[in-house]
Amino acid sequence: MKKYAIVVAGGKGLRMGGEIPKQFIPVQGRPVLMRTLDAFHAYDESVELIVVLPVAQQGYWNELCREYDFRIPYRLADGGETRFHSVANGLAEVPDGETDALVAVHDGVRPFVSREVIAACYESAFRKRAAIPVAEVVETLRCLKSDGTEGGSATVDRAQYRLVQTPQTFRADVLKAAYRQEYRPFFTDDASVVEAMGVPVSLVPGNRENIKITTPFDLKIAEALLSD
Ligand SMILES: Nc1ccn([C@@H]2O[C@H](COP(=O)(O)OP(=O)(O)OP(=O)(O)O)[C@@H](O)[C@H]2O)c(=O)n1
Ligand SMILES: C[C@](O)(CO)[C@H](O)COP(=O)(O)O
Repeated sequence: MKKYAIVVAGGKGLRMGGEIPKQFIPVQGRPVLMRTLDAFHAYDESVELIVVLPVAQQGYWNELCREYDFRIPYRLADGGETRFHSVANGLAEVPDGETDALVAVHDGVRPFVSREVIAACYESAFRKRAAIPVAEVVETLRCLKSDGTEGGSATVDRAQYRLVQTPQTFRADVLKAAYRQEYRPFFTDDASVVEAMGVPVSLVPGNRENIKITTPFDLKIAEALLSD
């Protein structure tokens, strides 16, 4: 069965700020996006990789690939206005009619996804059509109230919640059908797009290190994770 991975790196990185787009920032000497692609290649060299980057950044990425002698094969697609549009552009590179193919969608800024989590997502998507990795909430969780609750907030049962990671993985036909829907602002991940079509999503345990590098603080964590 054919496996694809769409690695989206088409965002603006506003919360990170800085001169270099966050996906290109070197962590322990290697750009974040290369580390993310390394993770999928290390899991299975036969996974067909599709990298989504803003048109304006593709020249710089090509230069980086030359500089780092990056040889993992991939196809390039153009970034879109939102993550939804970037995924849709990447998905256009997956041929129609490969009914048994699986497609993982992974954030280019999550380089620490484990081999086991990638494998579990493909396996669960094969059996159940749609699978996403999640992590348990490790702190007390409070919900802000606008209904007159005294103090304006209340502790909620953290066991009822999960933090959502990627790779979010689907049967290709399911994901393609989902991404034919009109964009809606609550489509912040692929699971929400697929669920809007009525397909349930199964949860698999993620790995704690699989952080989304979003702010400068996350970069410090990333450096620490790679140092002995
Ligand atoms: N138009 C977009 C927006 C986001 N992404 C990708 O989706 C992933 C998750 O998004 P996030 O890390 O939140 O990135 P940004 O949208 O770039 O960050 P910010 O909201 O701080 O601008 C990232 O790999 C990002 O590059 C994308 O491919 N295309
Ligand atoms: C897809 C995602 O990484 C799951 O956590 C996330 O929804 C995208 O990031 P954002 O912070 O919602 O933009």
